[in-house]
Parts: sequence; structure tokens; C-alpha cells
Amino acid sequence: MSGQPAYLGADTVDKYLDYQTLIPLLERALINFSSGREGGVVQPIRTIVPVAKYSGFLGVMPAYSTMDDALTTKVVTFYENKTASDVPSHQATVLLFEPSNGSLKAVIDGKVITDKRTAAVSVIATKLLKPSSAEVLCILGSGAQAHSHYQAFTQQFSFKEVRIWSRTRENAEKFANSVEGNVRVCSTPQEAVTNADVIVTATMSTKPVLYGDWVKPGAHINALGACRPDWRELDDILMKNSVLYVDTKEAAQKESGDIVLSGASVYAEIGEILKGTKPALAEKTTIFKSVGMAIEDTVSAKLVHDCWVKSKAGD
Ligand SMILES: NC(=O)C1=CN([C@@H]2O[C@H](COP(=O)(O)OP(=O)(O)OC[C@H]3O[C@@H](n4cnc5c(N)ncnc54)[C@H](O)[C@@H]3O)[C@@H](O)[C@H]2O)C=CC1
Ligand SMILES: O=C([O-])C1=[NH+]CCC1
Repeated sequence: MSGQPAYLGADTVDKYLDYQTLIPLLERALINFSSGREGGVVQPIRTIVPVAKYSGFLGVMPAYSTMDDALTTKVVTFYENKTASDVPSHQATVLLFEPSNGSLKAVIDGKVITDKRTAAVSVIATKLLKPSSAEVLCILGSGAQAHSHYQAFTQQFSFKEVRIWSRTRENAEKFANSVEGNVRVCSTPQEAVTNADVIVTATMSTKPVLYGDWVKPGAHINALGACRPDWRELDDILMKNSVLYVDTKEAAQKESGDIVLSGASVYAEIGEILKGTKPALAEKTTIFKSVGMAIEDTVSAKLVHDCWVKSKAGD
């Protein structure tokens, strides 16, 4: 190995990952992923190690992009019950390797990458699937993903109203006070989603928080939680009466409790819609169920590293 690997912390990652750059990069990655061998993405289903004693999980997410010549693995932990309020429920590190010889080039904070790339992918899905006139955005949950989705969505779309619901009103109010712009705090999830055009479910719930009976026909839902086969965020009615899109069919059908337990069938990967091999069906009620993909971390980490190397060269 030539020299020590670099360490790029959260501030550096945050500085170089802007949505304007990230969104087209991730669109390409999603297309490559859904293009089979031709797309040059190697991404096995992630390995998840349950840490049952503490209701936690450790996930290992490797990927190689031939097109980007980028090789990484993310190691992510997520815990159902936060033990201390200053420890995030999700923590992650991305290891970036030199693909030509396997040397470790950099250790990169993975928390900001996870927060931002997940929101950017939801933006991509929403651009394709939202109703033509989308005025009301609703976010269920007030944690890290709720914040990154708020930032990305208010930057990329112009909603007339944004609503938030969280398990405690205090958390929802804290969220509303911490962001720029007006956010309506709602007391129940039903109040928050009624007549919403775009809904984001960003909770750690293991039981449904969003019910089909509440959702306006034609709305678009980005569902990012419930990444375990026995966890739910959405009820059976919503799952069965909507058109279902995923990031990866293989992983979603194994990991997503909303899919496994409802028996709903997947219509398409978002990469297939971006490629144009399947039509978007935006006039229907649509769900983008994401479980998160390693290749999203790979291209994001490479972007951060490339920007950092360029900045050093200019020093
Ligand atoms: N699809 C993807 O690519 C990714 C998905 N995620 C998932 O997104 C979800 C949110 O993640 P973070 O914002 O990082 O977590 P967080 O811990 O920062 O926030 C979780 C939110 O869920 C709420 N919550 C917890 N239990 C609940 C329950 N039983 N009912 C309703 N609300 C509940 C909390 O009060 C909090 O507002 C998690 O399920 C996580 O696993 C996270 C990273 C990537
Ligand atoms: O893609 C990801 O990093 C994760 N998805 C669910 C938990 C973490």
C-alpha cells in the first residue's frame, strides 16, 4: 500500500455531496444497476448480522462499479432503540479501495453519505412518479432521514405546504423549528397525509404507520423504513392498491417486510423507469420502496474522494 489511507470525516463529506451533483450521478448508477451485465455493477445482497441482545444490526454492503472504476464496502449499524440520545440510530463507514490492486485508499464517514444518497434517490423516484400537480409534501418521522429528505425535497421541488408528523409532538416541533421554511406540525399521521401529493415515510417503526385508506388516489409515496422482513411501515391495503417500484428487486423482495408480508408484487426498479424500458404510470398511486443500495454509496464515496483529491492538489 502506498502511504496511509486518508480519513474523510462528516464535514468533508457534507461539503462535497450536494444534491445538484449527486442526483445525476445516482441516476446513472441506478440505470447501470438495472442494466444487468452491461451496466457493470457488481453488488451482492448485503450481509446483515443481528445483534439481538441490543436490538441492533450490522450490515456489510460491498459493490464495484466498472463504469466508475470504484470499489467500496459500507459497514452500517442500525439500532431499534437508541441507547443514548447523542448516538444516532444509524452509523456507517465507507471503505474506498484502489480497484487495480486492492489497496485501501480512504476511510470515509458513511452517515452523511447514507442520509444524502437516500434522499437523492427518493427525489429521483419522485420526479418520475409524482402527480403532475404536487402541492403538499408530508414527512412521517423526524430523524436523520426526515431532515435529509426535507432539505433535498424543498431544494428540488416547490411544494406549497410541507407537513410533519412524529411520534411525539415535541419532536415534530423541534424538527419544524430546526429547518428553514414553514412546516405544519400535525398531531396524527392521518392528519398529516390527508390530501398530501407526496409522502415520505422515514421511521424506525416495525408496524404500519401509513394506511391506504388515508392516502389520496394518485399520490406518490417514498417508503424508506422497515428494512427487515418482519417490519412494516405501510399497510396491506396501500401495498396492494398501489404500483410498486423498488431500488433493487432482489434485495427488496428479501428484506422489505412491507413486500414480504403483504405479498405485493413489484412493478419495476427505478433504474428501469429511468432507462425507459418500463413506463412510469405517474397517474396511479405509486410507492417507491427503497432498501438502500451499496452502489449508491460507492459512487457517492468516489465523488467525495475525487473532490478531496482535487482540493489537495490546489493547496
Ligand atoms: N432505504 C434506505 O436506503 C435507507 C433507509 N433507512 C431507514 O430509514 C428510516 C429512518 O432512518 P433515520 O432517520 O436514520 O432514523 P432516526 O432514528 O434518525 O429517525 C427515526 C424516526 O422514526 C421514529 N420512530 C421510531 N420508532 C417509531 C415507531 N414505532 N412509530 C413511528 N415512528 C417511530 C423516531 O421517533 C424518529 O423520528 C429507518 O427505518 C432506516 O432504517 C436508513 C438509511 C437508508
Ligand atoms: O442502505 C442503507 O445503508 C440502509 N438501509 C436500511 C438501513 C441502512
